[in-house]
Amino acid sequence: MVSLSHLWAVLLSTSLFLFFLHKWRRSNSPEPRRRLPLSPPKLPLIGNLHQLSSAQHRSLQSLSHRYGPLMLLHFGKVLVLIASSAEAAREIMKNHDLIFSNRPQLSIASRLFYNTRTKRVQSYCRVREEETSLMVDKIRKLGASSKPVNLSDVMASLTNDVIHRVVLGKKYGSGSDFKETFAEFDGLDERVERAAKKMDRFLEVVIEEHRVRERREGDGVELDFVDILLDFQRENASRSPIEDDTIKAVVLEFRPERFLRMRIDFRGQHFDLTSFGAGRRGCPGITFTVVVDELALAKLVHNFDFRLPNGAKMELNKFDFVIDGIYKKPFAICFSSHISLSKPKMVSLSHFLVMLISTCFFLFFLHKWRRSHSPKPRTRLPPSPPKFPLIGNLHQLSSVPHRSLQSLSLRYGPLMLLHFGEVPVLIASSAEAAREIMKNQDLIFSNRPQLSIASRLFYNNRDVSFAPYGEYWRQIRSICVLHLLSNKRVQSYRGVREEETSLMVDKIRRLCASSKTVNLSDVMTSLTNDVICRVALGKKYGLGSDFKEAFAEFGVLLGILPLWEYIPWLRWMRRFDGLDKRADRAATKMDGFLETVIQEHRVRERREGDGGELDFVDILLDFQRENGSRTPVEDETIKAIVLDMFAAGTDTTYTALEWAMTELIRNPEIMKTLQNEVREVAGNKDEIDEQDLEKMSYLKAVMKESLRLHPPVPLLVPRELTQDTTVLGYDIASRTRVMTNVWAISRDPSLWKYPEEFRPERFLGMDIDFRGLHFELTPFGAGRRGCPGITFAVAVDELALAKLVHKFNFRLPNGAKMEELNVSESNGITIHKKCPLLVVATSHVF
Ligand code: HEM
Repeated sequence: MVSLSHLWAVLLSTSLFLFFLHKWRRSNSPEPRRRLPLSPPKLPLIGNLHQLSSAQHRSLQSLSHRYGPLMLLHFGKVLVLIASSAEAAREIMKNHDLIFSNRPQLSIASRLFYNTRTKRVQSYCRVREEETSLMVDKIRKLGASSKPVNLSDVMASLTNDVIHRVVLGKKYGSGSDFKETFAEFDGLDERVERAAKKMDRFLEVVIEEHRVRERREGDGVELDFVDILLDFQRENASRSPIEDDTIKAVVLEFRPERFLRMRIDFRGQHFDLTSFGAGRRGCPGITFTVVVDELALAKLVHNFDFRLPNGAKMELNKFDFVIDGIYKKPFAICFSSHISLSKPKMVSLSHFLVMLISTCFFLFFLHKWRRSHSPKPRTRLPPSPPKFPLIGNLHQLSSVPHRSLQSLSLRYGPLMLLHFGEVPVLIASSAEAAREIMKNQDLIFSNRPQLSIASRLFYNNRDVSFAPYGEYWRQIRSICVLHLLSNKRVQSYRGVREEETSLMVDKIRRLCASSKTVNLSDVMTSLTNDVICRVALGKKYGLGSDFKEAFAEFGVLLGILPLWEYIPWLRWMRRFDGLDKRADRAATKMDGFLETVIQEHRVRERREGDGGELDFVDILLDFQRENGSRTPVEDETIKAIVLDMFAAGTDTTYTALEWAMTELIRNPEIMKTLQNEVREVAGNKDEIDEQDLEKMSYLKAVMKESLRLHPPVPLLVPRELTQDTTVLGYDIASRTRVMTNVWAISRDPSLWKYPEEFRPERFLGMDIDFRGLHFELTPFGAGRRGCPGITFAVAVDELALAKLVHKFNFRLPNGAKMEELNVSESNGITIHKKCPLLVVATSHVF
């Protein structure tokens, strides 16, 4: 029975969980194809506001140095895109100008500036000349009395006066209602509201005065902006009515301080200089501004000489200078000093306490947030699909992960960072990324992650495949490459291959004779198993043997990916799921078997040069005896290596053969072409031998094409990065796991024509090979950790394939059509056919 309190607890925690899931989903819900610009780390609530100094453009510039020319910031909850390069500016103000153009009232501005741009601006020529002359007189008067001139003030009142006359019809100088109210506009909320009301009353009066005098276009007098707008209002009353409020808003737009800056070429054509913006929303007042500025500047430099005060050099303070001995206050201050501080208010105790507590809270959360969000500032991570808490991206992997990863890579790019639980996993899905990992930076990508079950099965990772990168791995890998899998050694097993493939043909022939359906998958599994058994152990251990049973359990255990391997806090499950015990039992059984094999080999003691063909155990024991002092090889190492040859060699070699036969049976035309080639090369011979294979170029093309479409290990064996690095411009942290999706690469339409089709012809006359030099085709991996068993595997597969198509014709049982052949894939590290390949074979009559 569940108590009421339990029920409540469950209900409450479920609701909490659902609430947070909902919140998380909402905040992590980018559309799948979205690739957001980089964002500097943000604080809760205020977003990136804390990163803006009072000179915003400067803080944004330094952020852009770190996060690139296009950044996505959050001003509180408002999303703000910051463009800091000419390219980005062109995108916004030219290429995508239309959709970036949202702001109202442009038609009125166009009436004021564009339609009659030069004419209208020209009409204010008198105003400009009068006002600039007044400015010169003012400076001259001050110069004569040797008083310091605040040049910024002088220029501000020039533009102020020009604009007032042009917009409102007369000047409103300092001390006027208009000027004072304007000064309040950059203040804080309540002050702005008060100022807005005051300004509204002022403009109301101005509009009424203009209405009374009613001056119109064509009256022959110089119209100010209010005249023009009222005229526009009257004329367009029925078509597009504009209200008094709109007129007031437009008038307010003309704030004098906008109009005194130096500009070079800025008319919106060159995106490296767009001081006025560009495109549809570019400033319509360029001409207006430029004529005032140019005239003012011309008069200033014409009438005065400039030098710095107290003989200072220009570099010391760019902003201070003297006109006729008069000190000038910095330009920069004039343009940013509109915020006037209100009088300090008395703070009550309760206010003080609230502020203190909220500051403490703020600092506490800031500290927490900083600790959890401490990426290095320059970190540029590869794109990641949205992930769930705890499980990361595990839910996005289907039972055939290479396919789900391929479709994710189509959305997120050739280099993605996923999280399998808490483990970061880099997924490479392009030839370029594969080259970076397995060639250019192979050394630091050569470690293997330590998987606990594999470690129990392979004597604590003393095999080649799972051994961590280091001296031990180097030694045993070189033993494998030089002594077990070298070309010469593989050649020495030719007899084994020829015998075993002939036995396979006999077996199928017997089944043909009794008109039985042939399970080709079984036949091919026992072929590769028997070849590797004879080569590694000296004799076959078939169905029912201790070895076969223990090995089957190995296969199952290696295919299990326990959740606790990826989610550390689930480690407690390890005690209950029984996996460790199961792995230990299988390892002990296998160890007992291998111990017996080694002892048998020790007794017969066959050595290099004895004349007989040596198996892997012979070779390794021989090596142990000869190199005992220099490179000691323990029995456990021998067992781990031999076991590895089975684990890495049997399934993969059989899978490659199975897919090749499957594709040939699905494509009768290609099967026919191959049979013709093989039968022609074989001629009158009853049995094909390995020498014949050299003349079968189509057979080799079939093998390559099959490995392209169906790489037996589609994600290769995972690797682990040993130090921080950068791949294709992205920063990858040390200890990140790495998977290369060779399945996706060898179906990449930018590399392969008709990538989904089985077309062996594509390899005829093409150099591309699978031996790790061409990164568009690497079913065996490449570099230091690349497969050392290529020659061995290809020798078995090519001979078996040639013999099969030489001796038999195949069709599907029960008259099934080729299209009905089930080609679904199994799961696991090695991907073979889910259902066995069943065929009806008939002996070819020569
Ligand atoms: C068609 C057959 C085969 C395929 C597709 C295949 C594929 C692979 C792949 C993809 C890797 C990992 C490469 C990497 O991480 O870059 C690998 C590693 C390995 N393969 Fe194969 N393999 C095949 C046959 C064999 C055979 C027949 C043997 C031995 C008899 C063998 C022994 C190994 C070993 C020992 C490694 C580990 C290398 C290391 O980590 O240093 N493979 N193989």
